[in-house]
Amino acid sequence: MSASSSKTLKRKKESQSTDNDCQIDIKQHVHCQRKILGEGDSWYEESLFSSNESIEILKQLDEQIVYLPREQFQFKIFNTINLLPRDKAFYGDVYSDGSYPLYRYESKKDIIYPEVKAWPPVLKRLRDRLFEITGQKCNHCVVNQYRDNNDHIGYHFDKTRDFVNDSNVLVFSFGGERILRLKHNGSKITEDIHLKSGSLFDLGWKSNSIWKHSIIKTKRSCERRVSLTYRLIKTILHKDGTLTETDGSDIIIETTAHNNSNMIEHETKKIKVHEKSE
Ligand SMILES: O=C(O)CCC(=O)C(=O)O
Ligand SMILES: [Fe+2]
Repeated sequence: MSASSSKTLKRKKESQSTDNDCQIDIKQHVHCQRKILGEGDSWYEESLFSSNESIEILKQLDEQIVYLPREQFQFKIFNTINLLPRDKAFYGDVYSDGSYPLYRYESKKDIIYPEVKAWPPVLKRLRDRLFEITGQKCNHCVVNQYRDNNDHIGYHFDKTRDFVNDSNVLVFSFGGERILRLKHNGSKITEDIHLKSGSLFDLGWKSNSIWKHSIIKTKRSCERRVSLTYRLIKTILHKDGTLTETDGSDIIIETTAHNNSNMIEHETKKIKVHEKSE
């Protein structure tokens, strides 16, 4: 081998090893973007979507989401009737026989929960995107709209009786920034997460059993925020009122080869996902 060709080979090897280092760096970078929270099974990723994408998603949400009247969720405190301090809507997998996943978010019995409506396109696309990001299939989404700084959700654990065991709660945020506060139920230590538009918060099963969470009221005025809380619900409510259980294996996810920027319009390919562990 001539000196010059051996030099070429050496350069190639150097450039290859740089590429590999670079890949490792990218991976570490991706990992670093996630802030680990709670019991270590929860995390926050700030910019899953660019600001332009987030504006477009918010626009689509405004066109496609129908919120239920706040009067529908009245509750009494010391004989005063209060309205829910946020707007709410429920969407998910509605089967051809009209059955749908039922999430009983209250501990009280004998509550009639609002009907779950079939996915509007923007929520379905984000649900499929979540599967690509986290590997969790979700069949249910609660949309919460916080119109201003007074709108909020008090401290609570998400009720898990209808969750597929060990599944996580996945929350996208769009619009104005709000603080999600985690509070350890024993020590009362708190962790604040400044939820940016286009971010994702993943609440793990263990964290949800030990840390309460709240979108706190704030004195400072802020822009309207819309959050999308996706869950994997095992309880299916049938038209005749009976309940059955799913392990999530019948959920159909549409995946697509894409990057973030073509999230709004893309080709889709239908696949059937059989087992959660796959
Ligand atoms: O809006 C949020 O980020 C949280 C909503 C929430 O905690 C819930 O719906 O249970
Ligand atoms: Fe919650």
